[in-house]
Amino acid sequence: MGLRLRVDGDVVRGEVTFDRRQQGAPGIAHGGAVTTVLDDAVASLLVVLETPAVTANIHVDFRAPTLLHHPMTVEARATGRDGRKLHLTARLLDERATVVAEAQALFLAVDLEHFAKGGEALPEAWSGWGANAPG
Ligand SMILES: CCCCCCCCCCCCCC(=O)SCCNC(=O)CCNC(=O)[C@H](O)C(C)(C)COP(=O)(O)OP(=O)(O)OC[C@H]1O[C@@H](n2cnc3c(N)ncnc32)[C@H](O)[C@@H]1OP(=O)(O)O
Repeated sequence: MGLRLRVDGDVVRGEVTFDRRQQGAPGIAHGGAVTTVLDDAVASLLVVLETPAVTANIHVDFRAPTLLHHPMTVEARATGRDGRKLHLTARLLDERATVVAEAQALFLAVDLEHFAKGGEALPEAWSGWGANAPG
């Protein structure tokens, strides 16, 4: 789907165009693919927040069909923090700036050790990111 995300101040913005690989109903992106984009966008806020965290839950409202082959934009921002709980939100908009889907996500800050459970080496760049972890 060629999702490209960038940090713009305290907001994450990006572009994505869904194609047949993400099709649900004919000509329309599958809701799971839309959710993946929204989850990825809010997860990218962790760079802004400098906090290792994982998705605890994500609620998505599908407002309009997300059409294949139409360039969409996504934007994500943090709305609040309560201890380990990070409240994050993202919107997917079509070329007319109509919101086609929006998400509210709860991320929970974790120690970097959480990611070691995957059994893979962690990126070197993450080593300095532990300062805001809960432990
Ligand atoms: C600096 C940056 C570093 C960069 C790192 C980049 C990482 C990139 C990674 C990219 C990732 C990309 C994104 C991905 O794909 S992340 C992949 C998908 N997500 C996961 O795999 C997470 C799996 N779940 C867990 O590991 C645990 O359940 C977690 C860690 C989430 C919580 O287990 P933990 O044992 O730690 O916490 P707790 O149970 O003591 O609960 C604590 C508090 O939280 C509240 N609560 C818990 N769950 C929920 C819920 N579902 N809804 C509402 N509330 C919930 C709970 O009531 C309690 O509240 P309170 O009673 O205190 O009020």
